[in-house]
Amino acid sequence: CQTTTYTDCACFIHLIFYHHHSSSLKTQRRKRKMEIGFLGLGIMGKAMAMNLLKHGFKVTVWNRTLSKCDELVEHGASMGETPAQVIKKCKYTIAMLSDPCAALSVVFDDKDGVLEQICEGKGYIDMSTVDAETSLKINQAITGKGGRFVEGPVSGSKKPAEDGQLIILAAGDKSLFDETVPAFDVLGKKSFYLGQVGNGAKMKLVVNMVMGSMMNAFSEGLVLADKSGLSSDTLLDILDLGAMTNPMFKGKGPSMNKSSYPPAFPLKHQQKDMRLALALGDENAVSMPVAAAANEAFKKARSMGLGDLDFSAVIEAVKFSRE
Ligand SMILES: NC(=O)C1=CN([C@@H]2O[C@H](COP(=O)(O)OP(=O)(O)OC[C@H]3O[C@@H](n4cnc5c(N)ncnc54)[C@H](OP(=O)(O)O)[C@@H]3O)[C@@H](O)[C@H]2O)C=CC1
Ligand SMILES: O=CC(=O)O
Repeated sequence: CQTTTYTDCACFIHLIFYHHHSSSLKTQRRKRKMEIGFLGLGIMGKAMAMNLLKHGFKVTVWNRTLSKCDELVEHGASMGETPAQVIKKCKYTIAMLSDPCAALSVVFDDKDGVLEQICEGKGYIDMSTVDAETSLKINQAITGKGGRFVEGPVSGSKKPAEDGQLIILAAGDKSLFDETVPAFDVLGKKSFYLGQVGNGAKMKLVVNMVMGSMMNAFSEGLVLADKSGLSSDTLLDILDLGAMTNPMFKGKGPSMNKSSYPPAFPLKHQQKDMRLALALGDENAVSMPVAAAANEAFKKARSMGLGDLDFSAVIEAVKFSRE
């Protein structure tokens, strides 16, 4: 600005502002036009579909228990009566379902399943946590009918889903991935493209295997401190100041010390992930004794009826085994 006039500067600033404003208007328009189907409105799906709506996407939802669609409809979503209806209406459909069995049945069900309407020009994005084999089966069926497929499991829980701060671990059709980026940008803080179908599923299982093992070590530490006459709240302060500090210990520790486990990530899903990660370990001859022990603790917690609570309730299995 030192060598130019005030008018030059004002013009330049105006141009920058105009360019920025018009390109963000274009992005807004692209989002508004993008009609996204959403199958599965559990803890994660509800938060994710709500975020898409808030950011101007047109969203058509379906859930096995249809009444769970009501809240989304109140916020502007349309509703499909079946997965097939949603696929028929939308060019892109995201699924967020509990496990491999649910992911497969929504696609392959003889009547009203995804396959009934998937065809050339349509994209299916499954963000559920499943194993690579399940994802490959779905990919084969979708592409066999001319559609495109991306798997996109996410790391991050209920709160990151509400805040659009998930980490997306995508793999599969690159052109579909690129087209889905505006939606991924709303759902997450970072999207990884990991190559061929199966890599997203495997990466997610590795991440959750580490998380489940950490949660068990943490639970044992809290119980050990308490039973040794130490304050488990002080233990949290000490852990938080050192090299092991992390959002999971910080976020879950205080409620674990109060034996409170409101479900953000249901324990039954964490046990499913440990089971699938151990199977991946079997396939690759990777010895994982720590993960195997953690899986046993999650199984024990499930047998105690804790499957629908948060996965931090595994501490109850540690307490129980001492008694
Ligand atoms: N919660 C979390 O913190 C995270 C979860 N995940 C993964 O995301 C996925 C969803 O998790 P979350 O939302 O917590 O799970 P929920 O248990 O809250 O929701 C599960 C969803 O799957 C549906 N479902 C279950 N079985 C079937 C079936 N046979 N046919 C059709 N629909 C079915 C449920 O429908 P209905 O309402 O009718 O029961 C519901 O919409 C899981 O794979 C989980 O591992 C990944 C990252 C974080
Ligand atoms: O899959 C669970 C998560 O918190 O990530």
